[in-house]
Amino acid sequence: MAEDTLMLNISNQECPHLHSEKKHNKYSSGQKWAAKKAANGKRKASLGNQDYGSAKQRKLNAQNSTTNEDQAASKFPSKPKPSPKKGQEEHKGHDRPFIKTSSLFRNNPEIPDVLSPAVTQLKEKVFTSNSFQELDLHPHLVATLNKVLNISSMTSVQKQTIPVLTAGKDAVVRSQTGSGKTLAYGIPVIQSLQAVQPKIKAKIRWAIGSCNRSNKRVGTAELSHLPEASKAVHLDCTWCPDGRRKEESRKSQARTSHRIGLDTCMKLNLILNLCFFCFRLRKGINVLISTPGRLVDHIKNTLSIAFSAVRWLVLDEADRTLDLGFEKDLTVILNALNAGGSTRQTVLLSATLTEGLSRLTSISMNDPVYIQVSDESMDTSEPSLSSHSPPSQQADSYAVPDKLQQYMVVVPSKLRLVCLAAFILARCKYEGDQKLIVFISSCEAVEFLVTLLSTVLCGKSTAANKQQLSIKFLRLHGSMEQEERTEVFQEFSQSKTGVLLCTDVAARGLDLPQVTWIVQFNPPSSAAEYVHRVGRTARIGAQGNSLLFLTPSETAYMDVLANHNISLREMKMEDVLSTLLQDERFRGRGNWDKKKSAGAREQDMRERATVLQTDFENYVHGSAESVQAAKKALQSFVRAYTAYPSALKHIFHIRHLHLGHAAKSFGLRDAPQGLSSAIAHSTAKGKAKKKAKGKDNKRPTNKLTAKERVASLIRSEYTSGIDEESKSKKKRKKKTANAEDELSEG
Ligand SMILES: Nc1ncnc2c1ncn2[C@@H]1O[C@H](COP(=O)(O)OP(=O)(O)OP(=O)(O)O)[C@@H](O)[C@H]1O
Repeated sequence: MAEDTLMLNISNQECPHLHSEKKHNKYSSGQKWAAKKAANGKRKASLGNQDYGSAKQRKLNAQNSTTNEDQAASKFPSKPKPSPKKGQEEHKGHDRPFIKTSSLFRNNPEIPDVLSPAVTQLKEKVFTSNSFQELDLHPHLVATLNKVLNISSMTSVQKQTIPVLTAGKDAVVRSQTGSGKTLAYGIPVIQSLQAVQPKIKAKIRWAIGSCNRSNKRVGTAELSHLPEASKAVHLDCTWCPDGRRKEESRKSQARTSHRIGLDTCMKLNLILNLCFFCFRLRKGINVLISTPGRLVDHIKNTLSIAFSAVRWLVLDEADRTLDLGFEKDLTVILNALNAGGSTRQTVLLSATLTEGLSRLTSISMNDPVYIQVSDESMDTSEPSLSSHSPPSQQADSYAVPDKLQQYMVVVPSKLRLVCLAAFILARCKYEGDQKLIVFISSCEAVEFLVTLLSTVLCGKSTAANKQQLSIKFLRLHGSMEQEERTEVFQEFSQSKTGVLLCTDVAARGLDLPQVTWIVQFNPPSSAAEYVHRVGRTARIGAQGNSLLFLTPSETAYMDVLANHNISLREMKMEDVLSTLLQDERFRGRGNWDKKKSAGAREQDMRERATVLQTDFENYVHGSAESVQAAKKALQSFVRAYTAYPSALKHIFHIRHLHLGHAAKSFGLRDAPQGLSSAIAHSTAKGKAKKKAKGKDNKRPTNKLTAKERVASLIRSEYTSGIDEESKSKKKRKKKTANAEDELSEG
């Protein structure tokens, strides 16, 4: 079987000393993993026959399930193991159907002790005691903020940024997620539009998003008296599947009415998160919102766009723009603006700006003021002063919201699915009124998991209680049509509870109210992305929680976060799974007396986890379509795993993945055979490429580096999709699709 040939994982018998390392104060999960890997190399051969993969083994497991679970219990040294006799006493009956999947807790890599390094987390004070009246703003603007938006006190970033921008200066602004950066530039932009002479007559309605602080949705507020001015056009809402429609969409933006909708592709929050209006590009607009790619397309193809009157250029999520390789597009935009000859103000913003942006600031800005809402502002009544030089201290430290509780859980691959399900049940069934966002690495996996989780968790009832559980599962990813994405965004915004499974398309800029938990089922590709993902909760001073899933081989990721002063507390996997003890729908064969001993409790929990996993597997293997969907999801997960940047390859390497176990986390009983050979092939190819690269330092131009691969994966979530595909790209895509089809059939 696939997992026999690709037994690259570690066994729990290895490195027994790891548990004893608890005494060491210094965090060393990465070193532990390296030690395990070395030991693993020696033991690979002996591991080949062990796991659940073969049919014969599964049959044996089924026949000897109690014995196997006893053996498994001994592999959790931290938990007391019931003596066989006692266990038999407590195991009162066999009134439930026989459980086929009995290997869930066997042959998993040992969970290392993870000691989070002591770091001083950077904090920012969200609110100041100052009101907007204290600034030199138009009285209408202040009145609207107070009465319509119910906003009176300024946030720290607003207090520091608004005076700088209204004084006509450029600014680079870094402040934590959900701290009100949008109004920090939105208010000065509107103030300057109000001053435009002759006055713009068009009556504009602004639809305003939520205001978390007052816990009140403002809805579609009429602020027509506010900016007697601003027309806004938002480009890049559309993801068109073919070139013809792309062409039409571009034309329609230039010539015909254009509906402005809420965007899920890039940050557009408050100030322009807002509008649904019809405008004609050619008739003139006041505010244009666009992704770089789409704007470049218009610059090249829509001759009527004139940049001479542009007064403001705002680059929100500026660091992302560069990460995704939009630098070339930005150069085109800046050249177009400079050719227009206008004097303009430029603002760069993000929660994770780093010094790497200095090139962008030097080409696009004029003596900018650097604003960083730092820790110091927490101790003094005055926020730290803005300066004209980039902040060098704390440059690598990212601030996260003060009221955000960050957790991580270490879960072996095989148990990931049941663990996620148990966590969702705990929040949505037993706690209630919880709103979760779950980040997943690929569109296919999102699609698959939404169906799987909603069917299995909500579709089952007990004989005693026929009522089915109702949890609202929603999905959001870059392969969805924009209209559908907007609907999902609005539905999730308005609902009090539910689970949104999404890709990184929802990682930045989205201001979704009352989200209580952020779950990162797949770790993000950088600490900055971690910060943006968790930033979808605990916004504007609210409480929030986050949970990061790591496998035992990935625990060195904690070091990566610690390098940016981010520290997480551990949540024990057993505590997550223990929710299942409350859910009678997943009761196992035994009638365990939970009150008697911890061992009986654990045995009961394991049986229930096994029943739940069996339900997942039965659903998946119930039809050819669902097997196919599971395989596609697994493939896309593996593909995303290969796209981690090289700096993280020591943590996320395909070699560390046990494909049989990974398959189990998609409800598959075995890894598709073609998958392992394809990966072995690509690893061998990678090695050969590296060798060749060593000889001849030139990289083949049509091949992507890991960094480029991750950028292109994420960019596909963000871009307009308007760019014409090159022939070679199309050919490559076709080739990949064919290879994947072969794999799915394997
Ligand atoms: N002064 C204020 N008082 C109360 N609420 C505010 C204030 N300013 C902004 N808000 C609200 O705070 C929320 C977050 O604001 P915003 O989206 O601008 O944050 P952000 O800093 O841009 O976050 P991110 O970096 O995640 O995009 C919004 O719902 C907005 O309505």
